[in-house]
Amino acid sequence: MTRQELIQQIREKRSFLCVGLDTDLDKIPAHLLQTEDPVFEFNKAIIDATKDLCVAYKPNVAFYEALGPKGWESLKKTIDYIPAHCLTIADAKRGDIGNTSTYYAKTFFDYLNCDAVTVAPYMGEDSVTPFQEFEGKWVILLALTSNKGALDFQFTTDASGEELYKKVLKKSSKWGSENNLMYVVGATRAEGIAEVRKIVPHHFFLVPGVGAQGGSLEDVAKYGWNDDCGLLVNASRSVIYASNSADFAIEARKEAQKLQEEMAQILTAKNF
Ligand SMILES: O=C(O)c1cc(=O)[nH]c(=O)n1[C@@H]1O[C@H](COP(=O)(O)O)[C@@H](O)[C@H]1O
Repeated sequence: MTRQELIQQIREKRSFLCVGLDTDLDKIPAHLLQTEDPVFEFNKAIIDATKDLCVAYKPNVAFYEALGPKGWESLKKTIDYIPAHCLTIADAKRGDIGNTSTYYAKTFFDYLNCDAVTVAPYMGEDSVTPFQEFEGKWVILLALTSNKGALDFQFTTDASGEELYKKVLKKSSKWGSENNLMYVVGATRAEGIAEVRKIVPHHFFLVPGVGAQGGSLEDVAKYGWNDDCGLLVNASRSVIYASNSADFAIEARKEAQKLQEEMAQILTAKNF
């Protein structure tokens, strides 16, 4: 999916929601465990219930890899099931020496046919650019993460007082363009979002941390907005585990709808 197509979806659906498919066998309704592929059955129901309310899905690969070959099968079926009008993001946080990154890229872009993959920047340029050689695909680079451990490295400063995450942004923004590179910026760091926006005014941000981690959608929009919206806000647990009974898809839809309605108001207020 191109940037223009993504922007068009945001306009039409009045939403910049990404539903996170962090599908956990211990949390899904018991009746699904009797089916042949409970993870896929759960995801299928969630996708059917939310596809008109969101513009992206983000399966977190950890939840699938932990199940071995069966998990990979569930992941592939899930990605194949996501409609073409939604961006598919493999949340894999990969990155390695160049030739290895190429094979990670082949896994997520060729084999799984995802639109985007999350990548860790720690190993530098040659670990990231192999992902960018895939036409029409996206790298989503970790910039300012939502977790407590973000303080360990991302905010450390050099002699000039500049934080590490700012250096990562300045350097990495030259490796790609706003047409094939996005950044992960946590919703739990509202003021940080404004700092990131100053450095990369045009890129899209993938913003996790709304919902279960307590980030505010209003603040994300206040600090992260750009002329093209520039935001994909992810919610995983608060949407997909809204209920663990037979009504789970209905309740997931209600949670997704609350977020979508709040997003629609923001889009209208911004004349988008
Ligand atoms: O890359 C990510 O998506 C990510 C980065 C980050 O800084 N924080 C973060 O929570 N995530 C992911 O976003 C999702 C958040 O899930 P919920 O907290 O349940 O909405 C999980 O899949 C996390 O792995």
